[in-house]
Amino acid sequence: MTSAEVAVVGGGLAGITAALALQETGTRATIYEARPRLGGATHSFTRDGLTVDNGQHIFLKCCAAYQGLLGRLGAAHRVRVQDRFDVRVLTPGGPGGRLRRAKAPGPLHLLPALAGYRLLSPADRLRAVRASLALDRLDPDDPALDRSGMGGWLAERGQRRQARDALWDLFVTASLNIRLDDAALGPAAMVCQTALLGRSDAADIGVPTIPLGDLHGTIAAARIERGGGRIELGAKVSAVRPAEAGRPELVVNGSPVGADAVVMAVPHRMASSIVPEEASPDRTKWDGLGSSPIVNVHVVYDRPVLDEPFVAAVGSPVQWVFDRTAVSGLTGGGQYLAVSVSAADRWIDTPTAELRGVYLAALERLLPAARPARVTDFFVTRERHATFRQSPGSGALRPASATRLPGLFLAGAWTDTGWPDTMEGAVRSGLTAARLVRRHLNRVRTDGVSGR
Ligand SMILES: Cc1cc2nc3c(=O)[nH]c(=O)nc-3n(C[C@H](O)[C@H](O)[C@H](O)COP(=O)(O)OP(=O)(O)OC[C@H]3O[C@@H](n4cnc5c(N)ncnc54)[C@H](O)[C@@H]3O)c2cc1C
Repeated sequence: MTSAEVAVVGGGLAGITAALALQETGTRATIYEARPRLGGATHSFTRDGLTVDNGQHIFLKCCAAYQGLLGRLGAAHRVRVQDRFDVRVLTPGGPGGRLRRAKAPGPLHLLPALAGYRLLSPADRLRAVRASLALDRLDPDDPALDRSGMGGWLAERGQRRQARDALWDLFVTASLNIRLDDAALGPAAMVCQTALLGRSDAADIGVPTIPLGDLHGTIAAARIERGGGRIELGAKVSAVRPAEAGRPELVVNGSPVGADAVVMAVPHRMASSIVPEEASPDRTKWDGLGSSPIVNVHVVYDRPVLDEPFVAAVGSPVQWVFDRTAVSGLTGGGQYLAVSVSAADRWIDTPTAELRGVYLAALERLLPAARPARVTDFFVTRERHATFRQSPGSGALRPASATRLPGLFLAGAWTDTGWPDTMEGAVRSGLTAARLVRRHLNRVRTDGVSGR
């Protein structure tokens, strides 16, 4: 280890990644996390013997940086990845459809999936192929795409309501946490190009097989501490400012703490008030990124009602349903389902009793086996600030990692990672910040300067 001390503020996936990447190259890092645990937006709690995640998290096989983090944590075997993209799509009272990729090189792998997708008419399937080809020609980094909407772009390319709802919205809402009609074209195009039109296995879905609190909390903490890193929990940082000799200084629980470099890996809402104006003159604009909520509706049945690990739904308030029975530790023959509802503005303030009425009825319409089943538990988790709002214009508000204050770097899924606000984006941001910190420390060491 070098004698340099790096402070990482925020113990979500971005902060965890930055700390691990630094210590792997011999730089000591201390994580200052306001909450009593690591994991940030991914965490778990217990309720009547069940271990519950705050919200179902999935990743795609193309999320290489996130899977790299799992490897670093020695936890790559704690997730299950489909051997090929395969999603059953339910509709209320109807036969539904299935999207299953072929084992052909991309993007040909999608043709049989679309050809057999019964929720679209043959004409809509053909139009969807044409729109996919047009989408593949876009440059997601073009600033004009950040200013345009995905829904309008698809409508202009002949994508009718049914195709937008039953095909495009299914993926865009889940990956960007914003309805298709409100989503910026740039990140939506990036996700579709990478996941659906890229390598044939890119969209294969991965799901943790242990609670998030273990995967990103206790396992990550043990790994960081084993590597010589320090973790300060309950450590709230209220300011960062330049101090002597160009070293940044933090205020942690009211007391000053010096560091050779700082990675600020807190959500944009906090970063805008902690980062000083001289570091990021644009910082007040970050608040314009806003928030988009996710609601998870948790239902425990007295018997199995779903025979797949997860399904999607269209034409229903249900979007995706996951079987949480094994992960939660439920025993006794019942089944625990989590309904994950992205872009949940409509539901975030709805009372639990009302959600119970809406979602139990919706599940019964989708899952015939749920009709005679008894509900033994029902509860709701709400994440009002699950991600920033990935609407037109949001890309221009995302800052790069480097700031104007030497030694202060930004990280977090909301920064300019080229990815949506996801676990993959968070991990990428942590890797970038760690790389810039190392470069900064090398410069200080060799030149004695405190430049960025
Ligand atoms: C319900 C839900 C479902 C989601 N589903 C998916 C999914 O399926 N797939 C996917 O890829 N992504 C999903 N996401 C998004 C994903 O969780 C986030 O993009 C990612 O975890 C963000 O990581 P982060 O490290 O950037 O930020 P955070 O996880 O927000 O970490 C920031 C940390 O900073 C700490 N902090 C804040 N202020 C201070 C302070 N003043 N001092 C010290 N510490 C502070 C916070 O306590 C927090 O621990 C979901 C999010 C939610 C909420």
